[in-house]
Amino acid sequence: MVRAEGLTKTHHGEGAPVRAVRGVDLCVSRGEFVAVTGPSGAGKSTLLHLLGGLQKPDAGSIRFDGQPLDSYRESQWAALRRRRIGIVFQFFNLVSNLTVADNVELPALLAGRSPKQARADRAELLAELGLAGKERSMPGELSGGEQQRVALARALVNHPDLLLADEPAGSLDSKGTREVLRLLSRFHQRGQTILLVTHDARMASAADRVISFFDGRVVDDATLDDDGDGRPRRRRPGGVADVLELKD
Ligand SMILES: Nc1ncnc2c1ncn2[C@@H]1O[C@H](COP(=O)(O)OP(=O)(O)OP(=O)(O)O)[C@@H](O)[C@H]1O
Repeated sequence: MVRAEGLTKTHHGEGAPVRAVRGVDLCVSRGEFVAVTGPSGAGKSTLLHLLGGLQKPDAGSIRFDGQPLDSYRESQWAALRRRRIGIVFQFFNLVSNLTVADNVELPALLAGRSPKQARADRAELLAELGLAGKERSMPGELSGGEQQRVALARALVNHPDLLLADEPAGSLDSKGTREVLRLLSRFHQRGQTILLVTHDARMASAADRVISFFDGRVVDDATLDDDGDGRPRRRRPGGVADVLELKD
C-alpha cells in the first residue's frame, strides 16, 4: 500500500544540520501492523512525518497504492491525506476549545462528509472506545488515557487506509499503555493497517512486524513467522552492529 524508496530528510535547525532519515526503503502492505522502534533521536518520528505527508523528503519517493505522492497537487494530496491517513500523536493534539464530539467530527466534515454521517461515525467510535457519555466534555476534563482514545477516534473517523501512531502511549501510565495496545490490536485484527513508532519494546511486540531504526536507517526488519515455529523471519539481515560499520 505504501512504498518508500531512498527517503532522505535533513533538519536545518539552530545548530548543525541533522540527517534524520538517510536513504530509507520501506514497504507497508495492506493489513500489516508494523512497529518502528529504535533509540531516541534515531529518526523514527521524522520517518512517520514523511510517510504521513507532514514533512517533505529532501530526496526519495513515496507511493500510495502505486501513485507517487509528488504527482498530486497540494490540494489533492491534502484531501487524500484527510481521507486515507489517520495520525495519533504522543500528546494527543486535540483542539482544546472544542468538545470531544466536535474534535472527532471535525476531520469527517473537513473531508466533505455530511454532518449526519460524521455524527453517526463519531457516535459509533466513541461507544467502541468506551467514551459514550463524554461527547460534551472538553479535552482538558479528561484523563490522558481518555484523551488518547478521543485522538484515536478522531484518527479513525474517516476509515483511513493507514493509521500512523507516534508514541501513542508515550505520555500515559501503564494502564493507559495497556489500553492503547489493546485498542491498536483490536483495530488491526479488523484489518486496519497500522504503523506505530515506539521506543517501548512492549508496544512493539504487539505488532506483527518490527523495523529497527538506528541513525536514520533501517537496521533490522523482522516479521513474526507464520510457519508456526514462533521465530521471527527477517526481511533483511542486520542489527545495530551492522550499521556501525556503515559509512555516511
Ligand atoms: N524540526 C527539527 N529541527 C531540527 N532537528 C530536528 C527536528 N526534528 C527532529 N530533529 C532532529 O532529528 C533527529 C531525529 O529526530 P526524531 O524525532 O525523528 O527521532 P526519534 O527517533 O523519533 O526520537 P524520539 O524517540 O526521541 O522521539 C534528532 O537528532 C532530532 O533532534
